[in-house]
Amino acid sequence: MLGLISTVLSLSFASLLFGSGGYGAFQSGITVMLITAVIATLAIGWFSSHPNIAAIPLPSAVAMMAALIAEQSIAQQDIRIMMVSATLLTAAVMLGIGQARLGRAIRYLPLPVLAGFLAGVGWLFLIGGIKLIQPQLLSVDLFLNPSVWLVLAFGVALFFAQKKLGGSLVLPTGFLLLVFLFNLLGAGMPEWSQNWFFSGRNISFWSVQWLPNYSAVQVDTLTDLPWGGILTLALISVFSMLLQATSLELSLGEELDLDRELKVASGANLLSGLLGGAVASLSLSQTSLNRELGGEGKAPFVVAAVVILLFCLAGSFIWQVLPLPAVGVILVYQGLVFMDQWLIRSRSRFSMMDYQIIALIFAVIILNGFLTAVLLGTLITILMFVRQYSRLRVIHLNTDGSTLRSRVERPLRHQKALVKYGDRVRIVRLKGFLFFGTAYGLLEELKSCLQPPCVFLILDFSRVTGTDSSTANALLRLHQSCQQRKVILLLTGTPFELKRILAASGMNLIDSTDEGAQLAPKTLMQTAGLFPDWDRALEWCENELLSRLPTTESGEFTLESVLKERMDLMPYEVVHLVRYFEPVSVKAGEKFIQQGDKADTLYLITKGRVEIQLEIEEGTHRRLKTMMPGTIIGEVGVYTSSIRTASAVALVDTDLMKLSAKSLNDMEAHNQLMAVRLHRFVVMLLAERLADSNKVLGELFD
Ligand SMILES: Nc1ncnc2c1ncn2[C@@H]1O[C@@H]2COP(=O)(O)O[C@H]2[C@H]1O
Repeated sequence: MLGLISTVLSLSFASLLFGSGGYGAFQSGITVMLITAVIATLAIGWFSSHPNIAAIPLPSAVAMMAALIAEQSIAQQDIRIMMVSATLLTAAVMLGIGQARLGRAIRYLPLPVLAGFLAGVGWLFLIGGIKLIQPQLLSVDLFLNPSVWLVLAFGVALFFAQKKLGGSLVLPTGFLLLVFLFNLLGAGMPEWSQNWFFSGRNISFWSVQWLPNYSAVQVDTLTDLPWGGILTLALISVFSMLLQATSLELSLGEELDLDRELKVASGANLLSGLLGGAVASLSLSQTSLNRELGGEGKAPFVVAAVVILLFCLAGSFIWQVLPLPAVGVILVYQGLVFMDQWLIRSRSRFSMMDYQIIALIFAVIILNGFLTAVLLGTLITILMFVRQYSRLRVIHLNTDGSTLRSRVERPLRHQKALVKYGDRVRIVRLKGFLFFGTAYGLLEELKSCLQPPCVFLILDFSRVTGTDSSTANALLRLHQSCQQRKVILLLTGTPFELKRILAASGMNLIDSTDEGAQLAPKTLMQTAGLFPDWDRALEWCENELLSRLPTTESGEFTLESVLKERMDLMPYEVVHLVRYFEPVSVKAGEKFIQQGDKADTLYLITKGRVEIQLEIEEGTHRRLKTMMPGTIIGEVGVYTSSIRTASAVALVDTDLMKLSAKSLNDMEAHNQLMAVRLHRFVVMLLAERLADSNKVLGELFD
């Protein structure tokens, strides 16, 4: 059955391409089409990644080839050369895509564009079927020719019979019935059937010149071929094959190795191309048929190949009694199947907008031909991509400094001030790919953030995967708006390429990591500041904000003021507490807590700044926190009697009050109230640090 259907289809495809070229051309056309079918059935059936994959000459490639021949008026002798070129080029494209493991890329192609093409393929079949008996389509004869009506009527009848009855018998039985019927009709009404049959010449298979006449090929013939159209044919063939393969995956309920399928199909096409054949690929309908009939293993493919070969050898006796209208009916039927699937039944599967694209491409194929439709399809694909992508959010986080805080542990008074005035700092973290489709929307959204009270805008690029020149242009315009509104723009995690384009476009940039960089607000108002990460930029903004505050909110700290603020101690209690501590001073750059060391003291910072560093590997570390006066460090080691969990380095000359584990025990024994207050203070600090760590984790989990 596989062999019979392949033969009928190959026959109709050959008629479509060579039907108007006289008996000799038709005969060799049929032969190569059948040889293509044999090679594809055996090669793909044998080497496919799934044991039951059947193959035939690819209908969409045949239809496109017919369209190319009609649009470019290719001479009959060059059709074969064009077919070989298209088959070999398709083999090369398949191999290239398979080798580059890009088979899965089919998933990124917009389905409506492909559906439009496949509906168009249906139309080309329908027209091809009619052309077989009425070569001049645009004439009144079309309506007066009874054969045309007969072909259409039988085509529709066959289509509905297949729909109603289903199964694999309808097509071959219908075809045999039609051959019989048209022979009968032809004999009965000779005036109707003048050009239904080929003249009675009998060419044997062995004398058919089925290889193209390579010796007659000249450079001109090759350069004159419509290579743009041939390349399009190759690409559409690959898409159409991959589309069938993904549909097959659905119906088989198993994954196919698409890259391997491409390579196998490439091999089959290389072989059939060298023998003058057409493009072939795995076939959804033939594979489903094989499964319905219970075909297992390689045997069905061998039998099918033998059946096709038999037709190939005995063909010359059969072709003379073969009525062209019967073949035309098969083409009309095939066309209706495609149009039904992609134009009618797809209506419910696609959104209105997608369906309009299908209809548009279909209409352009009818009115203007395949090549225009390909251009339009490419354009629509690009536009759809841009539209889809520009809808993706590129803003990962848009918040202000009252909720997001830098990794600096500040005195309570500063923390309160930042909650109050933090809305002056806007932090926008971007993500994904920034390009012309997203740049404008982003610019508008960012501009709307520049309203008072915003004074600083931090733009973080650390999650951005790529940018283009439109993004740089949008940033230049954003910087202008910032200058007009007196907002300082800080860029963090900026990709090197973006920095380069911005600098080349005339944007002044100051890099905070450069030695001697002047990060004064006045200078930054004219330029933009570059920071390695958003945390450092936010720290700089917080420091700026705090330095602008009245001294009651920002002022200097003394040990007394800190202890009063954090532990609610009266001045005489402070004196009491301080007796348990011992003052120490550390110089800028000194590491006074070493990660991994045994711990026996904790420290209260009274002046200066300390960085807590997590040492990752030999010589490298990450900043966990920067500690300001009024906080305690080294408590983990003391309370758990274990080793230091991180290192502490003084960033500037720093004054500390040291409390040893022994003194803490003394305090617990002799001044319990004081000890309770100290413990409460430490618990509160730890709770704050835990909450901060959760925020960092939230970032990592995201
Ligand atoms: N994630 C963190 N956040 C804030 N402080 C920390 C963090 N990790 C460690 N520290 C401090 O750094 C100190 C290193 O020595 P300890 O482990 O004794 O006590 C530690 C804490 O005081």
